[in-house]
Amino acid sequence: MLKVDKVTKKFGGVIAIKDVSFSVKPLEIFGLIGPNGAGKTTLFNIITGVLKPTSGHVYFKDEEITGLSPVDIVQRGIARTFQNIRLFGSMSVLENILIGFHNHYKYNFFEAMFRFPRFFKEEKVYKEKAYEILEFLNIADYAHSPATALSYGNQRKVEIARALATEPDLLLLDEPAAGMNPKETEELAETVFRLRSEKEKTILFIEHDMKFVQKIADRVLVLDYGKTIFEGKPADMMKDEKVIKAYLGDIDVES
Ligand SMILES: Nc1ncnc2c1ncn2[C@@H]1O[C@H](COP(=O)(O)OP(=O)(O)OP(=O)(O)O)[C@@H](O)[C@H]1O
Repeated sequence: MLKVDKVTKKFGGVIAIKDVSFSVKPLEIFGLIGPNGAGKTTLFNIITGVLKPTSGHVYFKDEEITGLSPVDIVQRGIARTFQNIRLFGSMSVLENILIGFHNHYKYNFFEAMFRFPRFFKEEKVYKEKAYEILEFLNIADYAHSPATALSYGNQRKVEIARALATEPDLLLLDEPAAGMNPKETEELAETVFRLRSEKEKTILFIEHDMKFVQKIADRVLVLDYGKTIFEGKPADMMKDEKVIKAYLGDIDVES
């Protein structure tokens, strides 16, 4: 599904990513792990077209996507959420989701402006689809509430909903459990499993919560100073000496 091949990213003299390669299989739940500054967000930005790699290649569904624009990459089927929630606070939950459909809208500006019949027809379809996503995530009751009035856990769900509205095959989640209480984290894990089993999504995620990582990831890649230090099953990662030395030794793995 996704192949990152020998990717390097330099910012001036700083090497943020060094010769990193890995592949994510269809329907896999794959974790990107590592200490702050290891290069995880840089890698997400390269995959989603926000940054161009200094060298190396990215392939999605066997086609090269290296250096394509973020819009092109969304249209090919990759969507993401952000480490810091980026909702439009004054808009309702439903409106936030409708923005996600923007890429798929068939009507043009003049049709929308004069509200030609096609506009109304399509808007109805997208509203129905948005409700379906909100119901899937158990937040349909909040459709008309301002996004920022929701609890932290539910705002994260709205972010996921907006990403789902672009109808991706691969979903990138940047620290989805950050700031969540144990109950919200538990529910998030169930949501991720349902995204795979019911919506056939492949998931690549960044996370520091090791309990969550061990629960949901099929495989993980651990980065340290931009280099891969481990790739494999989460249970093996927890016992790996390099990972313990670079990362796990400093964090509370039970948290
Ligand atoms: N736009 C930039 N310009 C210069 N240096 C950058 C830029 N973006 C990232 N870096 C550097 O690249 C390295 C990797 O940063 P990155 O944000 O990818 O790490 P991370 O693993 O996502 O960390 P965190 O867990 O804190 O989000 C760091 O040394 C960072 O300072």
